Amino acid sequence: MNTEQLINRAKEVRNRAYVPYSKFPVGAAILMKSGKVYEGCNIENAAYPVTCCAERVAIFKAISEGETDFEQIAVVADTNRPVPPCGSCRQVISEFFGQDTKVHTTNLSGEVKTLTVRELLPYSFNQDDLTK
Ligand SMILES: O=c1ccn([C@H]2C[C@H](O)[C@@H](CO)O2)c(=O)[nH]1
Ligand SMILES: [Zn+2]
Repeated sequence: MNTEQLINRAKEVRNRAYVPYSKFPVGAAILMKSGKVYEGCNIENAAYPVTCCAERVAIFKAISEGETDFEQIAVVADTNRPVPPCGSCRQVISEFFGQDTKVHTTNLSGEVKTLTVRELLPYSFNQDDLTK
């Protein structure tokens, strides 16, 4: 599975987004070190803040299956620039992914901007900050 194929998986799952409110479907696909792929789409709610982003759906699916070795993630939406993950997703990505792991942000025009987790969320609050 190469990056292009992973992006295509993200595009496919984007079609299953539940977005009656924003009408802004997003897809995410994660390649695990095991070779397995987890996909996620955004799932909205009439109580707007209950919404879960595509990235977090994919991450939580992997974690709930006992998979923790994340290799890379691709995210896609129909945006003018490669879609930037929101702050909450950056924090969750930073919790579970290695700091050098690649995050491919993309759009339907085919633009790809690849960042490391560190670049996506510098100076992040993490586990180590909880103990002095
Ligand atoms: O990276 C992103 C950015 C936004 N959204 C979702 C949340 C909401 O359903 C809609 C509009 O913000 O897009 C994602 O899933 N991922
Ligand atoms: Zn998000």
